[in-house]
Amino acid sequence: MKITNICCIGAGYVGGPTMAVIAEKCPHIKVTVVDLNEARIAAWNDDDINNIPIYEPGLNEIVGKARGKNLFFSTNVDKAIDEAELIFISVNTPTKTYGTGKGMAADLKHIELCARQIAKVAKNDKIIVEKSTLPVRTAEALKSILDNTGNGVKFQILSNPEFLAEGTAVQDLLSPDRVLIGGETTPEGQNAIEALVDVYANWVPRERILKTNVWSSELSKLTANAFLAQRVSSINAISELCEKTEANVNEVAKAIGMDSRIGSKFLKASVGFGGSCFQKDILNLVYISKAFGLNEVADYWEQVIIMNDHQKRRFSKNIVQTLYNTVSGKKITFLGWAFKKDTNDTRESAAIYVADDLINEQARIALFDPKVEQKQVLSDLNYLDTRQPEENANSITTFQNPYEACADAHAIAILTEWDEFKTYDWQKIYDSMLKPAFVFDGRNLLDAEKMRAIGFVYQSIGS
Ligand SMILES: NC(=O)C1=CN([C@@H]2O[C@H](COP(=O)(O)OP(=O)(O)OC[C@H]3O[C@@H](n4cnc5c(N)ncnc54)[C@H](O)[C@@H]3O)[C@@H](O)[C@H]2O)C=CC1
Ligand SMILES: O=C(O)[C@H]1O[C@H](OP(=O)(O)OP(=O)(O)OC[C@H]2O[C@@H](n3ccc(=O)[nH]c3=O)[C@H](O)[C@@H]2O)[C@H](O)[C@@H](O)[C@@H]1O
Repeated sequence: MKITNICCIGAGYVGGPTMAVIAEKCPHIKVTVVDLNEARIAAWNDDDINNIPIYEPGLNEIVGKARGKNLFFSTNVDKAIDEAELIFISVNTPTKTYGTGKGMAADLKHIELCARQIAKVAKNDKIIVEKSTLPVRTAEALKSILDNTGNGVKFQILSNPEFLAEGTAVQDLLSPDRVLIGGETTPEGQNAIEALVDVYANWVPRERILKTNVWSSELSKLTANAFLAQRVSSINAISELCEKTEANVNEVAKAIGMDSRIGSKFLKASVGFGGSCFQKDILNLVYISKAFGLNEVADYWEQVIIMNDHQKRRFSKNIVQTLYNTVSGKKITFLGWAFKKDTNDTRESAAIYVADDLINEQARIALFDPKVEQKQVLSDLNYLDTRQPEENANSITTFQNPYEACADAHAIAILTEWDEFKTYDWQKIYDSMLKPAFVFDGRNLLDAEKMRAIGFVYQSIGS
């Protein structure tokens, strides 16, 4: 089967960039990305390509090239479903906030709604692709919904998890380490897999396209994120030990990373990992393990989250302790709010939790992030529901200029590793601050020696 028409439900951080790259690399395929969120679709269609809703290096060029030719963004979900031979489901699957599994399990309500919508609209056979990250065996539930419509339409369900990282999404999509496709072992399942392989093979070498059964594919996605997050928690655990022993975590990371069995990537100690997925996917893994009675397995993975929470909390605690045990009324400047550099995504960013702790201690927070605005910052804080929204609004102020944000501050906390922070005139910043001028570098971004030579009391993670 040759695919000529693709629909993607969900125009978010995954759906948008993924479909833009498919459209660019497959000019013979019409790709329509649909979403219920009208404002988001309007932003994807904005005449000014710089206003698309997601900031990713290189994304606006790719969208700009394909949009209106074979890449379309629309709120007409039914029409796009009806026309497509292959439908990606790329909707959000957050941690449940209610009922059984609250705070642990993945909330699959959006997934189920998509399945029901497809079942209602489809008039001919279709391939349904799980692009969202899902608990292992979700395809079973999807199949049950889709196969019980009684309209004779046949569906094949594939799992094709996405491994892109934000900030490098375009590069990751153009040159993925691997593309994973899981499907049924029946001839129909294998045909569906081959149809999707043929789409990716337009730019991904075939030897990097991995075919498995559905369950392996679903579970591999959760496992990959768990392993990645575990490395960060592991090095962060060691960072605390370094601080007690005069070892330096950067040196330790380098020393162990040169062992080819360990490898050098993902060993950067930090204020804690953030992002919409690591925590959610590990909690999901823990929940599934517990559901199967595998308590030791669950406890093992839960420790990754416990360590990460500890790392965020001890960062804020250290700021308070170092500032003579009180930050009440003190101006503390945050550089960075996004959960990592080169993205405007702030979901689960460590900065949110550090700010929450410091506001509890009555600090006044000034913030500069090159891509995040006050509205988003307040929405992140209000989501925690720690205090009244007005109190959050009175406690944190976003600046457009980093130097203004830092002037008269007691301390600066670096929460995101934006490259531009390294290029600032730190002498000028030092001169404008109250003394002693403290810098808490949650990303080990700056040169400790240079900072101390200027006069800063400079503290980083793990040294
Ligand atoms: N953000 C990331 O870097 C990665 C995310 N993932 C996974 O991909 C999935 C999507 O993540 P994001 O793109 O970050 O989420 P997102 O929240 O940015 O986008 C999801 C979109 O789906 C839309 N939506 C929800 N229900 C809908 C429905 N019934 N009909 C039409 N549209 C609907 C929402 O309005 C939203 O715009 C999640 O399962 C996530 O775990 C996987 C790899 C990377
Ligand atoms: O499923 C997902 O959503 C994605 O989750 C992560 O991607 P992402 O969260 O976008 O970004 P990462 O580069 O993994 O960083 C996650 C967090 O860990 C932190 N981190 C990362 C690496 C490191 O060495 N140290 C460290 O503190 C980052 O600052 C960030 O807060 C995975 O890397 C992707 O493969 C996956 O597709």
